[in-house]
Amino acid sequence: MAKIFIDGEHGTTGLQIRARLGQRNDIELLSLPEAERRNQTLRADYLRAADIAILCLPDEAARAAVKLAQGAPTRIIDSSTAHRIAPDWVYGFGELTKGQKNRIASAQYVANPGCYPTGALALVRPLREAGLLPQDYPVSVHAVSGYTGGGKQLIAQMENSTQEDAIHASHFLYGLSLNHKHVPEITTHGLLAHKPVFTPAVGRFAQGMIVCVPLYLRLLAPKASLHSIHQTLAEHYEGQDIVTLATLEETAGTPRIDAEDYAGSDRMKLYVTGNADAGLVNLVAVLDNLGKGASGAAVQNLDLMLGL
Ligand SMILES: NC(=O)C1=CN([C@@H]2O[C@H](COP(=O)(O)OP(=O)(O)OC[C@H]3O[C@@H](n4cnc5c(N)ncnc54)[C@H](OP(=O)(O)O)[C@@H]3O)[C@@H](O)[C@H]2O)C=CC1
Ligand SMILES: CC(=O)N[C@@H](CCC(=O)OP(=O)(O)O)C(=O)O
Repeated sequence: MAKIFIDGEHGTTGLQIRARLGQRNDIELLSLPEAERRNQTLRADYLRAADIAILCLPDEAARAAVKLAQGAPTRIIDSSTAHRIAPDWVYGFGELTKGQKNRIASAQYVANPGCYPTGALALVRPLREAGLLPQDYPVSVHAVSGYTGGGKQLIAQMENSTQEDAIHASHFLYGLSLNHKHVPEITTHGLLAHKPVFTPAVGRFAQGMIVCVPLYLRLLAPKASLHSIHQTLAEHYEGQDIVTLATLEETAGTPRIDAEDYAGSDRMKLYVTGNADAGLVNLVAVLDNLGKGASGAAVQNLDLMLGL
């Protein structure tokens, strides 16, 4: 049986992966008690003994964990931002492009995507590959996330109103200098010539997320229309069960989209919304920041690496 070690098992993402793997009898989980979570000697032993280690750590700690495992045959899934555009790592978004699931299945090092990029890339990459979205299009990405996206620290700030740095807002914008840590992976894996304007926000709900990519039809390829955009995405996701696309008819009958629609799920739903007469489009992805945006994607990648 494959030995799996979750380094950072007691954090937000780690706990969710643990919950997903806890029931399974086809793998052996190597687990450290919470009090030993920062014990480097024990972690190094487990990192080297595991067949696959899943890192649920801050970026610096993830880089250090990879060094601790070096020389051992351990395969690694890193949920942090540290390796998402590193050339020797495979980007762990199975639905990104043709052959990506096979690349993940045979990789030693897999970088799990960020939650916002999962939504943005699901919408942008197929349109880039089809030539509908020009490489130099001025892309913008507007998104709102549940507050668990900020890990233990933000959860405490949102849930404990008495602590000194408590946040009282119901909805707030951040990343105002437009250099959020997810911009490089959206640019690189979105095959974009320029950085997108990425404006993230947090809402007072624990899990869930909406990612929007607005587009002007007049700035797209001449053949672009709501229908051709929808058709391109439909062909890209045909036969997929984790990422699905609403039909244009369903979208036309949808008065609002709730950020919590996919909370508690590992799936993601895409919508092509807009106004053909005005030449305006808004592409929308709905997911759980901790599901397809983090822990669900890590387990999907683990299964691919296990050949399941
Ligand atoms: N939350 C989310 O929605 C998403 C998170 N991610 C990424 O997943 C990773 C984990 O994030 P998240 O679970 O939210 O964060 P948390 O802060 O909730 O958990 C991090 C865990 O790592 C432990 N840790 C921190 N530093 C070290 C270290 N040097 N050695 C060993 N253990 C350490 C922490 O222990 P301690 O309690 O002692 O600090 C904690 O248990 C991050 O890289 C994050 O960016 C990715 C996608 C979405
Ligand atoms: C709401 C919130 O704070 N979200 C996090 C990103 C969550 C995520 O995807 O994390 P990683 O890229 O670190 O893996 C943030 O903006 O920093």
